[in-house]
Amino acid sequence: MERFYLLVGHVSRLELLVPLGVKLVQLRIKDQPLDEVRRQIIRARDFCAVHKAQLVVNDYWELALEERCDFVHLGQEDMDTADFAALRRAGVRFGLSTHDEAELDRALALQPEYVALGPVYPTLLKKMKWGPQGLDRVTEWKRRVGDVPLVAIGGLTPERVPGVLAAGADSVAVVTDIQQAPDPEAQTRLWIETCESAVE
Ligand SMILES: Cc1ncc(COP(=O)(O)OP(=O)(O)O)c(N)n1
Ligand SMILES: Cc1nc(C(=O)O)sc1CCOP(=O)(O)O
Ligand SMILES: [Mg+2]
Repeated sequence: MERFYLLVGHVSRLELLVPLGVKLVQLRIKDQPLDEVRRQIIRARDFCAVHKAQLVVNDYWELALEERCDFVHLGQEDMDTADFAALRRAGVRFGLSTHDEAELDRALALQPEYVALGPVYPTLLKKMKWGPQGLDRVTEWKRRVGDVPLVAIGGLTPERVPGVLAAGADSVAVVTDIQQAPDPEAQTRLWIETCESAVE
């Protein structure tokens, strides 16, 4: 699995950053009308195809199916309504969020493409009912998931990446550190270099 996993909130951000060498990118749109979400998904799908990047559609699994996208990310609440049989029939792969043991059991039973654990560090992005999981928890999760790729998310920065990978994560996901950076392009390059040079 790709080590660097970028999450963006708008397709224009994806179009700015993917050409820098991002190979795994999630379109995580919140609070937009459905037709606007669909427009952005189509744009992101076509752009990622040209740049040979893997697009992951967050939350909107029905739109992903309708627009022939091949990868979605679902949280535990998203999983309540998702039609996994339909996703499987269409060959749409899915990654799943987990925060505790019960959620991990539920996720693994669905044979996801990856399992995400978060928040590893405190996150500014959204209010969460879980405190920071910490690096020992990353190691424990990797032991539990075995060969299923583990994505670490929450409060990550380039400085924290080597420790998170050493703890057992296969991939590191980021929103704020790049979204809020004074120079998002330079910060994306730094993430790419850091992920390429980090030793597991
Ligand atoms: C890689 C990755 N991990 C976790 C999440 C969070 O998903 P979810 O809990 O459904 O929360 P929202 O992102 O939908 O607010 C994610 N999107 N990606
Ligand atoms: C969207 C999201 N999901 C999380 C989880 O734990 O499931 S943590 C998180 C926020 C990640 O963003 P940042 O890099 O800004 O902290
Ligand atoms: Mg979600």
